[in-house]
Amino acid sequence: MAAAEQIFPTFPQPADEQARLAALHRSGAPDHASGPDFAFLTALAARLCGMPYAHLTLVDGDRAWIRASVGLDLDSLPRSQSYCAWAVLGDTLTEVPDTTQDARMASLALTVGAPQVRRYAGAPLWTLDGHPIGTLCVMDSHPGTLTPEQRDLLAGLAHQAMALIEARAAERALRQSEQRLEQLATTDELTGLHNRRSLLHRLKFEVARARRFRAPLAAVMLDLDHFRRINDEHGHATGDRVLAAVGKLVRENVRMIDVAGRYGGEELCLLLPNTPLIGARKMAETLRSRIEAQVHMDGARRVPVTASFGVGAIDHMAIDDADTLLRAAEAALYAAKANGRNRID
Ligand SMILES: Nc1nc2c(ncn2[C@@H]2O[C@H](COP(=O)(O)OP(=O)(O)OP(=O)(O)O)[C@@H](O)[C@H]2O)c(=O)[nH]1
Repeated sequence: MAAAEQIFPTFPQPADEQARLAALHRSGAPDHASGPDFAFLTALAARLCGMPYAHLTLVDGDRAWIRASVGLDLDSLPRSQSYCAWAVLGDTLTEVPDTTQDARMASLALTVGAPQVRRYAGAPLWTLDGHPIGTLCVMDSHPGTLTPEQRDLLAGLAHQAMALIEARAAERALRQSEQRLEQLATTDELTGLHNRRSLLHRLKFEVARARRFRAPLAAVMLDLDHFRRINDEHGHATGDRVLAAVGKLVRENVRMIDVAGRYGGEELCLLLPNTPLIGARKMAETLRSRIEAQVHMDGARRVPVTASFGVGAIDHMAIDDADTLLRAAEAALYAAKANGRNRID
């Protein structure tokens, strides 16, 4: 084990440690505070302070993550071995002119062993809500002090690093909420499948793709049998639970590139790209038997559920379109209903 990895039993903790850690993780900095922009700010800190070593450090629960470094290539240190663990305690920049003369730092591994750090200065990275999540720090193997101008520049660079962290966090939050909105706009809440609008949108796209690449495309229409009776006998809430469970089953049984959506009330539709009619029938048969085997309960009573299927496919050599495909699958579904239900036509 390297000297820097020896675990010391304690490290200093600020009074607001839990809130500080929450702020660190809220900022997302451990995931995104790295790359050329942070490397540049860290290199600038070393250059302006005239020091050979610089780190951008995030002080986490028991480790200090080094996200950008100059001269001293480390990924992380135990928090107990990090000078920055002390720097996040201070309100302002922490400067130690000679680490061997400082009780907090004299016995740390980087002081005792290579590169024998003697001088340390760390400017806290303050979140907007006032928590120091790490530092931009510089180090040297010789004792000494920064000029007032260098102290200002180091604090200014730490401020810039933090502004960059906040900007990236805001960008990520925006992306996440855009994804969430997109999901809400395209997903049917009850079944978790594409809603009708999204399904029809994808249908146009898949038909265009099938025609462009002369690939087969199949559609499977699925309608739960005697669903009105299920609602009437067991109540609408049970009907909803059945629909949700069937939706989940469908989601779990389609391939990544397949598109499964809620076409109408208890009618679902699957678009199967690159799948000829025979493959779509096999897929429908798998779903049919799994839906029949799925167990639904209304209290102590079992609710038997089956579904009928209609399968259609477009012939990519002909000029079939989306309507033709849906009409073929719907006609086959009516046939399955007329022919006794719980079957595929
Ligand atoms: N619980 C619940 N029921 C729904 C929902 N959407 C549609 N339904 C019900 O589904 C039933 C559909 O009835 P029908 O079109 O007569 O068809 P069916 O009873 O399934 O009969 P077949 O399709 O001929 O086997 C109606 O009672 C609708 O109210 C829903 O979101 N939740």
